[in-house]
Amino acid sequence: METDVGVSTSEEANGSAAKKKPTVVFVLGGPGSGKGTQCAYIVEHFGFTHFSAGDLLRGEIDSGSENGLMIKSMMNEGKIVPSEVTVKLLQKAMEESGNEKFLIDGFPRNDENRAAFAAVTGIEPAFVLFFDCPEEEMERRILNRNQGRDDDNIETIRKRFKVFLQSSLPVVQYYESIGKVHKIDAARPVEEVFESVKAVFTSINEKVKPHGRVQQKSTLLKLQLKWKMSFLRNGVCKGY
Ligand SMILES: Nc1ncnc2c1ncn2[C@@H]1O[C@H](COP(=O)(O)OP(=O)(O)OP(=O)(O)O)[C@@H](O)[C@H]1O
Ligand SMILES: O=c1ccn([C@@H]2O[C@H](COP(=O)(O)O)[C@@H](O)[C@H]2O)c(=O)[nH]1
Ligand SMILES: [Mg+2]
Repeated sequence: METDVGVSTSEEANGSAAKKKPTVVFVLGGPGSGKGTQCAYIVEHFGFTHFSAGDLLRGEIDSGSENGLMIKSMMNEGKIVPSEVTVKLLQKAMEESGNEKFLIDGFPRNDENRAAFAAVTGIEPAFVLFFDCPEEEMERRILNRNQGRDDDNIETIRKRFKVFLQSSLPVVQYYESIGKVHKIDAARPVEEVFESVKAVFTSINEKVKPHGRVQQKSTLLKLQLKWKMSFLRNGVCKGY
């Protein structure tokens, strides 16, 4: 398993022990573009924990929580559940996971989601994976999915596509404007799509690992210690 992608490591101002902020990758794309499928492969190869915002919301419905009915009716209409609810679920899931690297799939879905996540968690994504797929292909995939999802019917699917174009694509465009998007052609077979995904994660690992700040810093500290030791040894020997 290849791991790492420790891109959001930050150090405290006084230069003491490095304090790690979680690394978050947002995985975006239209309904049925293959986000969940590819996330499962990324988890296997790169040690991330995967949270699908939609799955967390479905979990809320199943748990009989007080928000369950509201979430259910919004999902059946393909609407976006209030940020407060989704961000809280994501934050709790991340805190309880014990990991520091997360794939957040199907979120943020609108600009308000994006701003709320940043404000509440203080986390900006390391980057965004965007699965680009034509609508006809996404529709075909969802209609063949057979996972018993209430919203996988043609009427709700069309509503989800509309919301995706109106509210979610602008989020992708925002991240594109600040250079954070890796766009993947998702209309190919699963294995081919994953080859492209793998290349993104591998190239980020390579950028961070061999010459990353943390490694440079520890090398520098080791050198300083070596110089000090040698100075002390020489100083003592020469009677300074
Ligand atoms: N590259 C692919 N080629 C063909 N079928 C695929 C591909 N990727 C995923 N699928 C299939 O398409 C369906 C939708 O995939 P998946 O659930 O991963 O999409 P999603 O983006 O998570 O959808 P949603 O937004 O609705 O949760 C699944 O049945 C999956 O097996
Ligand atoms: O951040 C989110 C994620 C999802 N929803 C609602 O859930 C459904 C299904 O989402 P999937 O990603 O396809 O599992 C979506 O249509 C929304 O109604 C949400 O509101 N906010
Ligand atoms: Mg999914």
